[in-house]
Amino acid sequence: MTRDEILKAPSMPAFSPSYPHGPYRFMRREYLIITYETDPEALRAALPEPLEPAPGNLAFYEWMKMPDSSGFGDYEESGSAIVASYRGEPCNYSVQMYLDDEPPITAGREIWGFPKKYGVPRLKVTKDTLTGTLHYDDERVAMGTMTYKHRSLEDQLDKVREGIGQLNVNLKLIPDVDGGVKVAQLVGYRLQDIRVHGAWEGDARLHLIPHVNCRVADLPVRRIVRARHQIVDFTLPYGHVLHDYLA
Ligand SMILES: CC(=O)CC(=O)O
Repeated sequence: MTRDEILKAPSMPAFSPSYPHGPYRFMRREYLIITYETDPEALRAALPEPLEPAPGNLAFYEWMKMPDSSGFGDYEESGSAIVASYRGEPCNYSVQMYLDDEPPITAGREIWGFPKKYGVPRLKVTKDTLTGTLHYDDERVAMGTMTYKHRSLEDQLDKVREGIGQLNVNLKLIPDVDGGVKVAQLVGYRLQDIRVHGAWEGDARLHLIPHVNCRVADLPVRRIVRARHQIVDFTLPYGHVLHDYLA
């Protein structure tokens, strides 16, 4: 393998890459997002400086089903995030994500610093209930349920699209070969070319179970604020560094 060939490889193993070059297009990505009030101390402990919590101590727990994702295929994902701000700009900070497909785990961590680990999430419609579950090491650690298409947001799709396009932030941490810290950054990205196929609100319940290696319950549910079901297409572009902890 020549130097040129090595530098053109999109990912490791260079001989059989885990994921291709981007950008990455997601078609008909389906979400269940449950926004809730959590403990202020727990929220502060999970949120890296200089991000600030938004008023109301809001976190959200979400499930995503991705049937058609360029480069990554067909997979599902689940995890929690915090409603925050970066230098006064509203953003969502991703705390932890669990999914069942190696290339988006690896690409997500290596490129944008998504906090991804292997888990088994499922999002499905069972009779009249939109149902999300997450299993980690064979144990169920999360269950979210939402009424199915009770209130359509058909007349507010522009607002839904605007929300999906807002700033998202990850904490990217990559060790060096000597075990030190090579990369410690807040990475920002915004989804592009968003098309909303449908969005709905409804009632929801969220049950999170404590697990030491899958800490979804460490942002406890105090009060459910709202629930959203949506189906969207978008492009995930590369990110940019908002804050470098080593600078
Ligand atoms: C590849 C990615 O990181 C995107 C996702 O899985 O949400």
